[in-house]
Amino acid sequence: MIGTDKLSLKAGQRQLVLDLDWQVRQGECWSIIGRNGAGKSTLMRALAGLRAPDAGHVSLGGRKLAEWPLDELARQRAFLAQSRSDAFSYSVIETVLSARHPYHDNRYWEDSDDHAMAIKSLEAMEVANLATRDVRTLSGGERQRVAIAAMLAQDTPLLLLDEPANALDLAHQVSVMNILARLCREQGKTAIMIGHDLTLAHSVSTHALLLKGDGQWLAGAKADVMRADILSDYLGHPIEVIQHGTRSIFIPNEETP
Ligand SMILES: Nc1ncnc2c1ncn2[C@@H]1O[C@H](COP(=O)(O)OP(=O)(O)OP(=O)(O)O)[C@@H](O)[C@H]1O
Repeated sequence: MIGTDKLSLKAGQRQLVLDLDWQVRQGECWSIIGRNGAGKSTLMRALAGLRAPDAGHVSLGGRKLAEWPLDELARQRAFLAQSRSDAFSYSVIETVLSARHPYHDNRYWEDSDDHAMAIKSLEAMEVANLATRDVRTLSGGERQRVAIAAMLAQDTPLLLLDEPANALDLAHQVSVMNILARLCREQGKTAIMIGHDLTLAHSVSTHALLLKGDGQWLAGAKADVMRADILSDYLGHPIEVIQHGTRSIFIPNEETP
C-alpha cells in the first residue's frame, strides 16, 4: 500500500529518521509513537507528500510519491493535520463538501453523491446537527470531529491522521478510534495515525512504528513492539503494562525521587 525505502528526515542538523525501511499493507492500522519532537508529524507530512525526504523515498501503490500526479494522489490519501485555523466564514457542510473537490474533475458544483457522502461523514462523527454552523463558532472538539468528517468524506484508501484524538472528550476519543479501526477491518482502508495515548493506540492498532527522535526506529506488529521495555526505552520514561481482561493498559511509572 504505502512504504518507505531508506527514508531519512532531518530538522535542521538533527536527524529525526534514518534509513526507514517500512511497509504498510492494505487493511492495517498503524500508530506512530514517540516523544514530543521525535519527528512523528514530519514523517506524516512526508507520507502525505507534503514534505520532501532528505534521502530515500516514499512509495504508494508501488510508485514513488513524487511521481504521482497531484489530482490522483488526492484520491488516494487523505491527511488530517495536527492543527488548523479558519480564516474565513464557512459552514460545516461547505467545509466537508470542499473536501470532495478531488472527485469533481471539470465540474464546479457538488452533486447529490457529494452531499450524501458529506452528510454520512458528519453523522458518523455525530456533528450532522452542526451542518449549517459557521466553523469558526465550533468548540475545539467539535471542529476536530468536522475535520475528521471532511477526511472520511474524501473516501480515500489511505488515511493519514496526526493526533486524531486531539481535543476530543473521552467518549469521542473511543468512538472515533473505533470507527477508524472498523474502516480498516471491514472496508480494507489503511490508517496511519499519531497518538500519545498508548492504551487507546494499542486497542485500535494492528501495528506500531516507534520513533526515538535520533534517527532510530522500530516497526512491527503491536504485540512485538508495544512492550513495556521497548516503549520505556523509546519514550524515555518507565512504562508498565497491566492486563485487564483482553485489554492492555499502559501506565507511566512514578519516578522515584
Ligand atoms: N522548520 C523547522 N526548523 C527547525 N526545526 C524544525 C522545523 N520543523 C520541525 N522542527 C523540529 O523537528 C522536530 C520534530 O518535529 P515534529 O513536529 O515532527 O515532532 P513530533 O514528533 O510530531 O512532536 P509532537 O509530539 O510534539 O507533535 C522538533 O524538534 C521540531 O522543533
